[in-house]
Amino acid sequence: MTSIAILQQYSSRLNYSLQILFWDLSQVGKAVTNIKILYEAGNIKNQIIDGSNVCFVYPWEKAKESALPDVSFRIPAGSLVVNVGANGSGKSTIIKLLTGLYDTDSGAILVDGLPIQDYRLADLCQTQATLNLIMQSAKDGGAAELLDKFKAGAQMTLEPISTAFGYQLDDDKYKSLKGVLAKLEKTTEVSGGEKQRLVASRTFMRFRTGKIKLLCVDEPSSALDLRGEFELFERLRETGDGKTMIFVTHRFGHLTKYADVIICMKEGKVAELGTHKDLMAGGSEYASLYNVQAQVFTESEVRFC
Ligand SMILES: Nc1ncnc2c1ncn2[C@@H]1O[C@H](COP(=O)(O)OP(=O)(O)OP(=O)(O)O)[C@@H](O)[C@H]1O
Repeated sequence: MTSIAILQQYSSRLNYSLQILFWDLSQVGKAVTNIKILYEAGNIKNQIIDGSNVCFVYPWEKAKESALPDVSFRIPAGSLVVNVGANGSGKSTIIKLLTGLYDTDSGAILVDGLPIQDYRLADLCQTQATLNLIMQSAKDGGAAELLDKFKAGAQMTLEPISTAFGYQLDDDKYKSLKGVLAKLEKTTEVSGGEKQRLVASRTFMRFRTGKIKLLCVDEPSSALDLRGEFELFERLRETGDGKTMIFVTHRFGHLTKYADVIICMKEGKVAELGTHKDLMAGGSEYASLYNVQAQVFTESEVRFC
């Protein structure tokens, strides 16, 4: 089954190209050059990602300010990366550039040493999983659409439906997940957290194809209960198997604790880069965001004493 995520990506990219065409005809020459290179690009092997002096402005007339004025970062293959920062600091925009949804205005994003634009979108899609795009299609299409994806995915991975659905764990532990699927057969909507669980399972199913090298997730667990969130991250770490994983989150916890690299954004720029320990020691933006969350617990503990 053609992935809705791929279709969405093509449609957004087409939309974007049309915007560029009308916005600035001088860009046409560049677009033609890109098309020529697309057919020459090879498949993605390791997913070492280098962003250097990336600048991006949303192409709509009203969006005059840069969402990302000048961002540089390096993501080693196989690393767990967590992108944190205040609202509007550019976290989701980075994910959109990494998944090829938009092109940078200046600067470059290199994947395995080649500009990201040189890859065919289909190659990028095959090697990337983005929970948020699937979430969006589930939202647009409702529960029936999501169920179709599960059925198609189960066939694709050639796994018995019972194991594929439940993150491949024993049936009892993930009974609730199967319960949600059973619910989907009868209804047109399920809760936000239930949807997120299903989307996460679907992603684990895609892992079984062996082609996924990069997982980009914007707010993977915002609707999950705490146990669900813990299970999701444990499973991701276990099944990571050399995949590069990039998460955008506002929650400091399991993800930030185990991250190889935390990219802390502020006003469209990378304010800090490092592990939780490094950034806490720095005592700057990351530490201040972390302390706001931690303070809630510290204060209530004080009150109860
Ligand atoms: N589709 C869009 N069109 C125009 N401007 C946008 C669009 N999406 C985001 N922006 C702007 O780009 C900047 C960065 O937004 P982005 O969504 O990347 O931030 P974020 O860090 O993910 O925020 P949040 O934590 O609120 O999700 C913001 O100033 C935002 O207003």
